[in-house]
Amino acid sequence: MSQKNYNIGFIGGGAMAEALMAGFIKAGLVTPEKLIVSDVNEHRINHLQEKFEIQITHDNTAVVEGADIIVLAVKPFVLGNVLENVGGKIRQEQIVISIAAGISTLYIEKLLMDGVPVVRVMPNTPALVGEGATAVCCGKWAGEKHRELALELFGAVGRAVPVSENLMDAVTGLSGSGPAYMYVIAEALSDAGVRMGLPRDKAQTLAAQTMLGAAKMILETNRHPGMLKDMVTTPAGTAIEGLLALEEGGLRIALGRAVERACQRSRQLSGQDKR
Ligand SMILES: NC(=O)C1=CN([C@@H]2O[C@H](COP(=O)(O)OP(=O)(O)OC[C@H]3O[C@@H](n4cnc5c(N)ncnc54)[C@H](OP(=O)(O)O)[C@@H]3O)[C@@H](O)[C@H]2O)C=CC1
Ligand SMILES: O=C(O)[C@@H]1CCC=N1
Repeated sequence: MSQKNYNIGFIGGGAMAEALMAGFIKAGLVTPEKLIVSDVNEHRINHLQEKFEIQITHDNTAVVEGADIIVLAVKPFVLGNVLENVGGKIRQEQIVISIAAGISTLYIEKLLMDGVPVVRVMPNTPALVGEGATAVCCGKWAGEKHRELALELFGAVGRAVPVSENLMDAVTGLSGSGPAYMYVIAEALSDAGVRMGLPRDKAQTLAAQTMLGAAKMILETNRHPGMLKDMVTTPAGTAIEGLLALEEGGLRIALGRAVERACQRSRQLSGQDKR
């Protein structure tokens, strides 16, 4: 069944919810009148209403009652409270999609009635421009059709892959948090261009387009990044000099640590009781 027929409700209208709403509307998955968002923050819901002309409310119950797909998009530490209040009202024919970092499907299921399907996903903010990266896993009441629905939904705003739940913290460290690392790299590259004399706007365009182009090369040629790197490095040329400097600076170690630390933080966020 196409997800175009569904009413989609968000509990929590923050940065990630906004990116997803924008992406879903842009992809034609949902029309604004079929979207509803609840948030405790007056400023946020007014902003979302003005931007998308969607339904807004302060009342999480209104989302739970009106939506076929309920996206849990609050911070991990408030999710328990939210579900203690409204979880019991969610019905088996609905589907719960949680985007909360670190929170297991088991923890969510304990706050819902038996039989309510729960899908846990880890998206990222480039969903806003249709280039999100999302991993999807299912709880015990969610079947293949729920997994397919989530893959279709998030696949429409980028690429979506199924993973087993024990890998979700790793996904959170890599692609969930990854846009932040990429922005730092883009900023550093732009700064480096400015240092070598380029105007800021041109340096930023060249840096971002280089990242986009390199990413597309990996995805569209399906070749190993090392092989693509070799295509850039002329013997005794410029790129091999730049690569030496990156190794001196420990870029690979820094990225390895970044993913490791974010993954560990995702595990911590849940706490033992939420796993
Ligand atoms: N940002 C990202 O790149 C990604 C985030 N995520 C996950 O998405 C979730 C949301 O993150 P993000 O959008 O960054 O966070 P935000 O803080 O931007 O958004 C959360 C929103 O929920 C509101 N809120 C707080 N309590 C309630 C409540 N009881 N009922 C309804 N709304 C409430 C908050 O209001 P107030 O600020 O006033 O408290 C805020 O507007 C998190 O669980 C995070 O782990 C997943 C992938 C990527
Ligand atoms: O920083 C965070 O906790 C969220 C989850 C993944 C990306 N941002």
